[in-house]
Amino acid sequence: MQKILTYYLKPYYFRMSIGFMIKFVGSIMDLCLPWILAYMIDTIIPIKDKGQIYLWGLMMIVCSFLAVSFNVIANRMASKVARDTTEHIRNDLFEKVMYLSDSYMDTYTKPSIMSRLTTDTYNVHQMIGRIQRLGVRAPILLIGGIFVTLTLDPVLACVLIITLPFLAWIMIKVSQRSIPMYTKLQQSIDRFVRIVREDISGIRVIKALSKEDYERNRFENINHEVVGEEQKAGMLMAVIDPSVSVIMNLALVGVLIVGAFRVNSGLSEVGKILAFMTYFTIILNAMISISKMFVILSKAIASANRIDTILELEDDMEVVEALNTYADEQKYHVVFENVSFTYNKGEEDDLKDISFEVKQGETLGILGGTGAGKSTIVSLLLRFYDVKQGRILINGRDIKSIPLQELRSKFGVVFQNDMIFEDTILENVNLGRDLSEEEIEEALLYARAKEFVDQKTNNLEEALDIKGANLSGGQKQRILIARALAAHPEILVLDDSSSALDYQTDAMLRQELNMHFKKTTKIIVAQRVSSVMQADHIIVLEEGRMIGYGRHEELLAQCESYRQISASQMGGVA
Ligand SMILES: Nc1ncnc2c1ncn2[C@@H]1O[C@H](COP(=O)(O)OP(=O)(O)OP(=O)(O)O)[C@@H](O)[C@H]1O
Repeated sequence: MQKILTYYLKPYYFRMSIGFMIKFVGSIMDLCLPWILAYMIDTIIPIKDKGQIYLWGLMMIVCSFLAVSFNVIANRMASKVARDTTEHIRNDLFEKVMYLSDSYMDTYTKPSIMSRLTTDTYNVHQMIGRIQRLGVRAPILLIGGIFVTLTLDPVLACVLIITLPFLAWIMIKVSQRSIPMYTKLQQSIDRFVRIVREDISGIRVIKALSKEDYERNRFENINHEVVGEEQKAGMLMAVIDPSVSVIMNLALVGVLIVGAFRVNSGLSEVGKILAFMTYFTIILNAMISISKMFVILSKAIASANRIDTILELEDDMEVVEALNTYADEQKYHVVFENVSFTYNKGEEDDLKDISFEVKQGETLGILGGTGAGKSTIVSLLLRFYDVKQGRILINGRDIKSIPLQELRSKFGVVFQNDMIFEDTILENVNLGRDLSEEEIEEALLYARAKEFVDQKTNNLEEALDIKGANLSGGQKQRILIARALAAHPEILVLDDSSSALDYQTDAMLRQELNMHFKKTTKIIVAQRVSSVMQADHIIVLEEGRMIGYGRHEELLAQCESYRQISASQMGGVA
């Protein structure tokens, strides 16, 4: 919350001050109206001076006009500040998320980060707007109303003032309980978003496995949980409005009784009592506005704190300047030196003591069963996570000493289940890198995607559906491979990306890579021996450990597991 007040709102302090002043004048105008009415009833009308009546009537019209116009101007200024500030917060949050390490992503979870970017920023937007619109007006109407009523009739005003401590007590108590409630509600919304996301993206598999009822139950449960949390918070907040109304109406009854006695005994006048009633309504509305502000504030403080948590995260992927380059290792392009890593700190290693060296232009194949640690090697190489032990070198430089952008610009990568964006084929391959159309056409050709792109469409401007829904699995993968190849990367990583390609296309792709990407170091993660058998080095992984390292023939001779996989997949060829 503090960051939003001290950093994001700071550039708008001046604009907000002007807005507050305009709001102040508008509110004062509102406060003048009942006073003028009382003056006219008690002083002007009894003397029957028409000129004075017109003059004060005109004053009332002018005051009403100014009150409305100033309020509209101030509200517009407030909306602009709220819009601009929220835009700034969203941009910063998005940028932070883009550079967030995968360990933070794992900790905070994607659905939670999504709802911080959406619901939480919306709540903060509401708060900034509402505070400016009502934050000045309501207190001025409240304090000003009390002040004017004191000048009109101090005894009656005291009846009103007695109620204020009760009202303040209710609001403080309610907000003390409501902020943790709204934090909990947001956490339920995070889980809700996660389940909706999973169900919508996995709708086909849910249908295929007839899991609709199971998923409906899961959805109903989380929906019920969100509604329950909302209800709890709503019930608490619902206490405020009626309590304020009851207390204020009781005070009003008190004012009426005391007022009637005072008019009867000549201590007050009818006009004053009338004005008093109007001020009473103004004060009541101001109190209700303040109570509504509390509801919004409670939500927004919880949301602002969640946003702050992400914005304040320290960079856990620092670039270490002082690391040496290792001259003797410069002859290798990529080196893993006794690398160990664990996702869940303190528990068993997910990768243990991995070492290999690959020269520029060579191909490294990584083979292993499900969960063996193949993708983890890729994640470490791209520095999505930092190694626990050992080091990773590129051209003799520890990757921790290479700025992240520079490091990642060396790579062309296709991950498992990679993303096709709802955009043209051209932009899906280009991905904002200003590549020429020739480069893109060439990449499509190498990735064996050109034939189907030409068949399907006549130009690269054809739009693809979100997640490539209008493409087959193999077509998607070819577009993704074209994306990885298009910039002629220094290091190409294909993480299980040929699994949806038929054997012939897979073989042709490897041929293209050997012919046109001689200087590119290729790292091919695969479950199929045929995808890696021609590699210069093959790592065989099992439960995070290297159980084999060498060329295809060497592994056939030395590694029992490799021999078995090879035999089971390729029969006589092995
Ligand atoms: N983000 C994560 N948090 C915690 N554990 C993880 C995470 N990602 C992977 N793991 C664990 O690390 C181990 C290695 O996973 P990895 O994804 O590297 O396997 P893989 O060989 O690529 O498997 P597959 O071929 O099925 O994709 C597995 O036990 C997996 O459960």
